[in-house]
Amino acid sequence: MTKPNDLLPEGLQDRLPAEAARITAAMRACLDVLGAHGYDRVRPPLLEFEAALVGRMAGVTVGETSAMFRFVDPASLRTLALRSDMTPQVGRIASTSLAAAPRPLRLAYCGDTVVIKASQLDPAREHLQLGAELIGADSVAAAGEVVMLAVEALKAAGLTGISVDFTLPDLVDTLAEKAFPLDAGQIEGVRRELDTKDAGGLKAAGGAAYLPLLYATGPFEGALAALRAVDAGGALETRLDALEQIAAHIGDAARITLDPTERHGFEYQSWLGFTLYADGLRRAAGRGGTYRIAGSDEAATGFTLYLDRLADAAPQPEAARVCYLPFGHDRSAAAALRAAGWRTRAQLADGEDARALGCGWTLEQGEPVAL
Ligand SMILES: N[C@@H](Cc1c[nH]c[nH+]1)C(=O)O
Repeated sequence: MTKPNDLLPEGLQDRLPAEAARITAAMRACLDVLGAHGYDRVRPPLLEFEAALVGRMAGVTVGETSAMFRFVDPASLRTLALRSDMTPQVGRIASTSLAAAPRPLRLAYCGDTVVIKASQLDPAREHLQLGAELIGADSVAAAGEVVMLAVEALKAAGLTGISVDFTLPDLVDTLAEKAFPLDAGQIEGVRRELDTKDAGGLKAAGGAAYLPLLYATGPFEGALAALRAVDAGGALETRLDALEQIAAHIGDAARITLDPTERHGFEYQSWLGFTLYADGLRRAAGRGGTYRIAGSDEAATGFTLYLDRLADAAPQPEAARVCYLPFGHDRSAAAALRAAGWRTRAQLADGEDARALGCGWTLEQGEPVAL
């Protein structure tokens, strides 16, 4: 019987063995890929000073932190926050403890994050993030490496049909500067209408010049050609050339699409952002892009996978054989079985039903015997 106190708060859930096994298998596979490509793992804490957490991301300021759980630390009397994203923490590490480490600096991470309010599309308030940050570079070469790494990690986790959706997070800011000028007061309205892809609203907001951007979305080649046709006095050229080079680097490793005005979830990314999708997932498997670490203003490129989410579409790892170990069993034989990939469950009390405990074998005279 579930008592009221046994219920979990909205947006939080337990992961039972089958699901936890899928998440763990995906985590190991992804971490192995990042490690193999030279990314060193760091483990920042679950909570830290709120100001430190938000202060490290250009574009994110204190006050915009309503997504984070916050409370006063009885020890320091300062406001602490539970991390809602690990990228700012890695930025902090890079610009403090590892400030003197040679660049480019390649760091990997994996840990839980929470937000107060989930989005309408995703009711979960807790996410297991796993990612990589390449610090000291936001070049085309860095972006190519990071996107390919994300794709390889997703494949290693057993996902198929991977697609990468590129966006240009600071596109409106760039165009508003000169090519399609907007007053400071108009920018937000134009961004909003581009977000909702509302042509009428965009015109009304004073953004008629931005209309072609709405139609430059979809499969990469076509969308890129449509963007190239937007005459912005050369303001877009270097970005589009860069996108083309990154796409060429990915080749046929993933399907590539472009949605130049998508900015949801790209609060701190600069010239490049990307969202990762895979077959069987309704929501994004991950996200990444280029950014600057505020404070140090160092350029960086990285990505984050949402492991708990993507594990929904990851294959169930093959269940190892489980052997029951009766009282007085041969311990070295049991250890040898485990070393060979078996799992064992040892007897704790008289009268146990080994089969009901999930064992298909029992150890007799040092040998597993089928039950
Ligand atoms: N941490 C960001 C993605 C990212 C990683 N590095 C750069 N951007 C997110 O989860 O949205």
